[in-house]
Amino acid sequence: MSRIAYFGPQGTFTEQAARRLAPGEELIPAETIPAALAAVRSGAADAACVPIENSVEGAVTATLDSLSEAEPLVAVAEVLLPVHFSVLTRPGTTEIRTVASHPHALAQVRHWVEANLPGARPVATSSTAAAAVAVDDGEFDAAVTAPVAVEHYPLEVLATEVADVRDAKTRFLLVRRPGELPEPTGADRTSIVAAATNRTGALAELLTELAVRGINLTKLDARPTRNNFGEYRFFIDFEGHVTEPRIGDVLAALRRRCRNVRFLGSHPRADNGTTEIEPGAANEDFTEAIAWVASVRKGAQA
Ligand SMILES: O=C(O)C(=O)C[C@]1(C(=O)O)C=C[C@@H](O)C=C1
Repeated sequence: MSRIAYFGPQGTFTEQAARRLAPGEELIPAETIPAALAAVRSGAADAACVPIENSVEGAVTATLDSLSEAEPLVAVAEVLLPVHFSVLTRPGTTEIRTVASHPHALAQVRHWVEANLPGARPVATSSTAAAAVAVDDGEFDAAVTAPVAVEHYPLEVLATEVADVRDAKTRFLLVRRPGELPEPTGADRTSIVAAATNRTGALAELLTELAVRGINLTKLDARPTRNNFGEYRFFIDFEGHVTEPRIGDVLAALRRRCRNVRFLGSHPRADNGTTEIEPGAANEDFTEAIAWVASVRKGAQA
């Protein structure tokens, strides 16, 4: 049985994602996202499940930063979960002065809290389930949690299906130490983090390398390198799998152009998206073109 670290404690959205991505495996809660990834790096866990992107609040920056630091890790699978919240209180609570949750969750229920719990002060906790623990301990009055949290903590449900934006989703990754890659499926996503040189047009050039090969970008985030003010790392996701000639070609180009490129994985997409191939950008086009150059070099073609 594999050991899967996840961003916990019990009852987070990430625990649900881990159950979907690694059914039947042993799940080990970690208090923070960096701690879940550190458990994989140290060998204490075989893989980790972490959130990467929410449709309302965008990138989960703790995950991006942890993936770009220390020993490399690669994503081997992903899952998209619908996100709506329950609001939990201690039995007998009559007045709600504080509402606790993960900052991403608080941002997704701001209007609901203003309308239904006027005057309640939002308080950030490390995760949605950590908010449930804190409410149980008497630290805060209400917790905004994943619907499953009520099964783990002795709290009462004040409201369910709470969400300012309907149909919100969060994407989660299963991350391992580098090793065997998942097989290409024809509907894959490749992720990298690139440190571009600090000069005019550097980011535009990186994106052009993708565009001229007809490769569709699916996400772009910038995070500061933290060393020099104004210096950024770019987290770039695009359609395709590293084993495909067209993807190998763009990775080689990015490697040439950037100060540093870290491969963050190629795995099947969970959004049922199909991969768009522009004319002249199919794998066969790349293979044929490379073969043509080889024949020119041998003098077989004028
Ligand atoms: O705190 C949790 O339950 C998490 O799994 C984290 C997280 C996030 O990072 O966005 C996951 C989904 C929701 O959007 C709110 C919080």
